Amino acid sequence: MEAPTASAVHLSEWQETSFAVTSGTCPPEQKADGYRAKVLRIQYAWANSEISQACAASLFRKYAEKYSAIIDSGNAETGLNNYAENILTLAKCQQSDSDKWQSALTTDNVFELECVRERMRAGKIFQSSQMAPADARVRADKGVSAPAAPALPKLHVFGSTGETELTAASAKCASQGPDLLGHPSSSKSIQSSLPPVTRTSDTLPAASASLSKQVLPGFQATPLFGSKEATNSSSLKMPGNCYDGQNSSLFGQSAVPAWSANSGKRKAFYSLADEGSTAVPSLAPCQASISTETNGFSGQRNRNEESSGPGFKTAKEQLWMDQQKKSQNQRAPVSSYGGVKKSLGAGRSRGPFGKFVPPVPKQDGSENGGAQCKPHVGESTDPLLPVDERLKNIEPKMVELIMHEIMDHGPPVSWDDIAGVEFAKATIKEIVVWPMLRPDIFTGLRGPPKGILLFGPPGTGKTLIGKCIACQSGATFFSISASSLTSKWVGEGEKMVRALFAVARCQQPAVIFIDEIDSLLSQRGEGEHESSRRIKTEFLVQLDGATTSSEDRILVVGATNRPQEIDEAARRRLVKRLYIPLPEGSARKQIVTRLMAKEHCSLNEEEIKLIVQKTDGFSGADMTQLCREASLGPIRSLQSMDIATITPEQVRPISFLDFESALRTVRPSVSPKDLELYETWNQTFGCSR
Ligand SMILES: Nc1ncnc2c1ncn2[C@@H]1O[C@H](COP(=O)(O)OP(=O)(O)OP(=O)(O)O)[C@@H](O)[C@H]1O
Ligand SMILES: [Mg+2]
Repeated sequence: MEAPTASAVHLSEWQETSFAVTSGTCPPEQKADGYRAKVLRIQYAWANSEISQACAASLFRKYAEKYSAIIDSGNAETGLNNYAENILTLAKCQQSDSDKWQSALTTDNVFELECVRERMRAGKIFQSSQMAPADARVRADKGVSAPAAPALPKLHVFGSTGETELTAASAKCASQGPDLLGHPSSSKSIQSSLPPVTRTSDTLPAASASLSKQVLPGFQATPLFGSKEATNSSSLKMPGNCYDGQNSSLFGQSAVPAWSANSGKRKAFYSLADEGSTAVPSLAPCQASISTETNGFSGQRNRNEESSGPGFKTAKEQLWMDQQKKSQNQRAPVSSYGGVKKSLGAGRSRGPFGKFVPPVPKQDGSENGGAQCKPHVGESTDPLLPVDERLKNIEPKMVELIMHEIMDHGPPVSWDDIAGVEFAKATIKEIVVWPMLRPDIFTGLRGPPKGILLFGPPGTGKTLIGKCIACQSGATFFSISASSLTSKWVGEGEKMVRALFAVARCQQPAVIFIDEIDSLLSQRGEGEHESSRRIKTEFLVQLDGATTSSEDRILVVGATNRPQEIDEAARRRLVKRLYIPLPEGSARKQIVTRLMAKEHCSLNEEEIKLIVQKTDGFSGADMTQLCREASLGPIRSLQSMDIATITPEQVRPISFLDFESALRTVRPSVSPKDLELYETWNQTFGCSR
């Protein structure tokens, strides 16, 4: 039996594809596949001179439009574009790499270039029978463009990165292509945001490469691929003359011999996707662009699966693959930690001092004769860190992050700033400050505990105590909010914990303060998320190491207002569990006195006493809020007219009346029932006398 000819095979394939795309039962991906196959067929036929240029262009447009309609459609039943958001997000990441690139081409300078003029003159001579463009423009930001004109001469542009050749008709594509496609927005956005088609020179057929060299000297050397330029260039040459039917191909008729031109067409067909946006005939860039748009047809596929793609990769599959790749690369410092700064320090803190402020120089001494604040180690130790043996398995970026974001740089807090809680303060001084100061005395059995838990109702000063320890202990202080570890660092949390302890070991003596420790060390349960379980396990391991090692001078201080939720294993390791209760009368008085001392206030001793009486059950944070509210009283009593003109001295002092009215709006935030829970837990597990 006689073997069927190539064209017979293609004809039957064409019929099959036609059946697929016209049948009502085909899923959209199969239809897209079918249209794409048709586009390839057209190119093949054109490359083999089986159909005319005009015919190819017209057919191409028809099927490219249908193809785009499926790819771009957001309808889940008929289209594939329900992933646009993700794709665009991915693409943005890709694009950022090329942000640094700046084109040397500007409207002003490019036509001044002698080489440009020379080429334009050459173009005019070369196509003397045709009209030269009156107004060709070069845009630095969008590549090169020119107004639409029939059969315009070639324009060679020499940028700083090399020589680029394009036809004016191609330039027309840049400005008109999306319109011609009939899908301007989607086509344009996807095209500009998707990662450009990559190409390696060894994948190019030799003839094609040489042909490209002939026609486009220097073009191959331009760093177009993998950068914004490539995308721009791709858009620049994309649809253009494949639609107008008047091919003014880059492969000018006289510039390339006949055999070469034909082979050029074929090469363009075979390597169109790989060629991307470079020297390919008119249809090829269109295809390259489609490859780019769909992101589901890699250049490799185009070469290997010219006969439509039985293994059509849906956008979702492609996205999934990309994400897998990305997650593999996630450990790369730049993507993981280099770009966006993530703050881990006490992110959920409440109250006016809830957030650590950016680095400020700390006090040299302390009011209570406590330890001198250790000078901040950021600058001094940064260069030393990478050489430390203990950090050799830790990613440098993580170390840097810990040094700069977790290590405390907050304003100084003294023991006097914390009202009441005398027992807790005394205990902390005993187990934190003194041993840090005199490690030679606190040895053996006197060795300090390595884990402390501060627990109590919200707003009682636990975080404040943490900050005070930071300043007074003289230790390197790391402050981290557990919730940020579990929420922000999903997947990286346990590495972060490991890095944190490793850095702390290098920075001894060190205090690691973990606010909201309950969210990190809550009871392990069935429905627990895998990542938080891993963080917890890692944390317990590290805590064990830090708390059992006699050499390490690392103290872990946890703070929580939900002590009952803490895992028993963690509880055991946090040996000193200190109850931070609601402030007593004397403490409330201290808070009011300290805060009012800074204000213009007319309160006398009696009135303060009354305020203290009326605020039974208020937490420290509630007291602060009450004072804030009262301090607004004098302003509220002003007429709105006065506020624009009155001087600060003319504002009347804060009076007892202001407190009385503030007490009508500020209520205690801790209920007696909650208090009972804390009391019970304290009696069971607490260390208070
Ligand atoms: N004992 C206190 N002395 C002085 N001010 C206090 C005291 N307790 C609380 N405050 C005030 O309340 C604010 C909030 O306190 P802090 O953040 O330390 O509470 P917390 O116990 O950590 O609360 P939470 O359990 O909700 O995290 C402090 O910034 C401070 O202004
Ligand atoms: Mg707190």
